[in-house]
Amino acid sequence: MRIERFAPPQAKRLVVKIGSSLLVRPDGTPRREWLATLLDDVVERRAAGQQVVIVSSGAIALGARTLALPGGGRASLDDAQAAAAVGQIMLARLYEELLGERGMRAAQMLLTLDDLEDRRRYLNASATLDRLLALGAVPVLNENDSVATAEIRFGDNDRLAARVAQAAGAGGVVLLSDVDGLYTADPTVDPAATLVETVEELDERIMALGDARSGSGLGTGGMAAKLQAARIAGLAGADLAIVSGKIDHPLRRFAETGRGTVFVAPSAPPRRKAWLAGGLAAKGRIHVDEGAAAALAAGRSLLAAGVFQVEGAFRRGDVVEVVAPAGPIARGLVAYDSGEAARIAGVRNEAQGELLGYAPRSALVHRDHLVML
Ligand SMILES: Nc1ncnc2c1ncn2[C@@H]1O[C@H](COP(=O)(O)OP(=O)(O)O)[C@@H](O)[C@H]1O
Ligand SMILES: N[C@@H](CCC(=O)OP(=O)(O)O)C(=O)O
Repeated sequence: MRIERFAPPQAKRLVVKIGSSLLVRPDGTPRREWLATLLDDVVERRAAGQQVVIVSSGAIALGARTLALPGGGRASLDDAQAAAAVGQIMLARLYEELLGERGMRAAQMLLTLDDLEDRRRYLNASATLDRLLALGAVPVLNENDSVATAEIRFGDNDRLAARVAQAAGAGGVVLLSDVDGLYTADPTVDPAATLVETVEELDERIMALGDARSGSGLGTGGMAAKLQAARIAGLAGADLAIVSGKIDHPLRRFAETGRGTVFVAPSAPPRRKAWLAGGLAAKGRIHVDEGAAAALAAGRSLLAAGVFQVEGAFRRGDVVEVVAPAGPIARGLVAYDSGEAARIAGVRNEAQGELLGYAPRSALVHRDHLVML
């Protein structure tokens, strides 16, 4: 059954994402009473043995009103960062109060894209989530908008939620939205559009449904970000649902009615490979020839001999993208710094020692640290 995917034992952990437009009214005030009904649902789920991680938007929208900034605080990056700094404190207080009234501890974690892209920081965030959940706290996460710079930010919390699901090893993600699922066209534009109930395969046809328009005004993501989130969650073996948050008790209602779009995840790969595949920013690109591409497709490691160009500045252990003549094919953790990688590009293993000044490693990217896209 599709709804059971979002309950224990299938999903012992659930990530619930709350969009800006649900939490904040157009006039910039918080929808406190509605949030209280959602947190009642979280209490119910906890009692049923499910650990819940909340990813909450709303900081920019809340802060913009307090600072009287135009355009919901999104007129410039400076404005958004200032608005987020003010709004995040308000958001934290709201969660602390409402969870506290229900006998639960709110635990705030603010993450930037880099915190989840860098392997060491990712493992750190992952361990903190584990510990908080074991202690019975409810992690409330948001992007650290005040410090995230333009090029390296998620910008939308849909993809952040999917990445967090990987970090937390969650079995499911529920995106609470102003729309009750994915439609065959943007329902605000096309009244004939119909709800897509289940997506077994995220193909081009489905991804194209997110192209229409970007979002409700208060938020940033739109449907395109939700579809990308479904892809990232799927890579980690987490099912994802887009569900209406415009009603009270949205999680309870979803469990009762099943209304929404469910994206069924393919079977789960190991967590490290899921982290690699779901990454957004690689530190470098390694261009390989057809022979190397075929070897990778057959499950082998990437040897320097098949590399003809190394792009970008990276350190040993960073994530790099492997690019074949026809386009990107894999991502992996590289065994050399970019300077050394460039030096041994195109060179067979036997001849590398002389160029490096030490015995070469077995591969440029070992197959254990490599995932095909
Ligand atoms: N194919 C589609 N199906 C459903 N909604 C779509 C589609 N294409 C675009 N949209 C738009 O995406 C919006 C949801 O995105 P957004 O407002 O960012 O959500 P959130 O509530 O998470 O902030 C919907 O209100 C709708 O106008
Ligand atoms: N991190 C931002 C939210 C980003 C955002 O708007 O996301 P979304 O509501 O998913 O479109 C904030 O707290 O305002």
